[in-house]
Amino acid sequence: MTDVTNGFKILIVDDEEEYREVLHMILSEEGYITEVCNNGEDALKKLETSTFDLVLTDLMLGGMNGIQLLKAIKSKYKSLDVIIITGYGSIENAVKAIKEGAFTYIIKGHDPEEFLIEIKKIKKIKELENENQILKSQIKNLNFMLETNNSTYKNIIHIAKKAALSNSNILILGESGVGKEVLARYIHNHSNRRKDLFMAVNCHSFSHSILESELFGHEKGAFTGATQRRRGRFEAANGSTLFLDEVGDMPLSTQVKLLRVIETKTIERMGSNQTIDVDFRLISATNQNLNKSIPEGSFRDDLFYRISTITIEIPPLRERKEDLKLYIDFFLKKSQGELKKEIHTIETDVMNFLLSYNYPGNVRELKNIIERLVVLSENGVIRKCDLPEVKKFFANTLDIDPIKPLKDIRREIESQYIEKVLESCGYNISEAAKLLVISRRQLFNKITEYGLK
Ligand SMILES: Nc1ncnc2c1ncn2[C@@H]1O[C@H](COP(=O)(O)OP(=O)(O)OP(=O)(O)O)[C@@H](O)[C@H]1O
Repeated sequence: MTDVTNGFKILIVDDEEEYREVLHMILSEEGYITEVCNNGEDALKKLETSTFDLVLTDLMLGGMNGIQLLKAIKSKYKSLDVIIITGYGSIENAVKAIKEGAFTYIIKGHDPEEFLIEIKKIKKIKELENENQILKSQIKNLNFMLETNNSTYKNIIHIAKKAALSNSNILILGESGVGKEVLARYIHNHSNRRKDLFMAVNCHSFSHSILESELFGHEKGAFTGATQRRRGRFEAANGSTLFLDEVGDMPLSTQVKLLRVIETKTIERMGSNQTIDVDFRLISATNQNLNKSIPEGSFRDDLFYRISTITIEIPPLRERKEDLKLYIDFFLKKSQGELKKEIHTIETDVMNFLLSYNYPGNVRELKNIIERLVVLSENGVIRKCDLPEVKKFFANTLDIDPIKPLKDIRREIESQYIEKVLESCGYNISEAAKLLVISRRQLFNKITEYGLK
């Protein structure tokens, strides 16, 4: 027995016991893990509880036939390969099966070596797909920065990782730009559904009727302009993760329909009453205050309970300033790579600003500011003159009324400024002293003088 199969798992479906057992023997001999079923219905039940890499099915089965089984498999498990087994008499049907998505067909009684080669091909393709997937997710992960020094955010990542392994519906709350979609993608990338595409829908971007057709799909002629049948996002997210962004903006009538989909795990396309099974993991996000929307009647409480088995609230960036440095470094590196520009100097005022600003637009604003600074940089220098926010920021700091003696203003501003810089470094005195370009002792004296904690 060879051991090159790496646990490759095959489901054999055939109502002819003798042939089923022969296949089972040959494949086990090669080191494949096999399970057997004698009809399509049992095969589908098995697929619900176990994962397989390949299904080998006879075309002629009692009950549902091989093509019906193939269609059922392809509608639910897009990436699961199927090989059809056929006798000489039904090669035509086997060719049809390939049009329906079968990988290939094998003819009963032929040299087993032939189908072992086909299985090896599938195995190789799967391995390449896996490698590709890993590479892709690594590239995607380069786009995220989820390191943190903030205890709340650390806990969020911990919960997200645990939640990723379940199928629970997750609701992510937080101001615009805090990284709700980034976290949703992170959860998807850590889930068993990571091999399939993350499907995102922004409920705010579509008008009421378009949103429903986006989500549910429609049949040809369902409404004026529906010139073709179209699959919706619920169907497209089958086997994967559906991310409903801005769910708080969903119209009430669509909320009722979403609730039904979550409860029944089925949908009907617009203009059809045929029920279609859907299997997706739901992650929703909103920057609305649902605690207000529910009593006001603009968000259904039953839907809220359904979508929020696990709720994660991401704090605004101004409440996790200890992470600013990590974000700044990350976006600087990213922008330099994307824009093919190298930065070696950042003017002190710019850095002081970046570490003290409150970022009402959260991570999105920080990212945009840095990207702009890198675009405008000259000779590798990020300059204060390219940062309009700096002027406003320092002007606000100086906006003091009534007029006071210069020495008092100096003390006041110095004390406020030092406090801001300290806050931005999580009260790390060495780091703050470095940013302020004074010694640790000098900073320590100032802290004592101004009574800063
Ligand atoms: N941790 C992060 N690492 C890298 N980029 C991030 C991170 N968090 C946010 N961003 C960037 O900030 C921007 C906003 O992020 P995202 O869309 O996830 O926020 P959001 O909370 O979903 O915003 P909105 O409520 O407006 O949809 C994106 O460009 C994203 O790439």
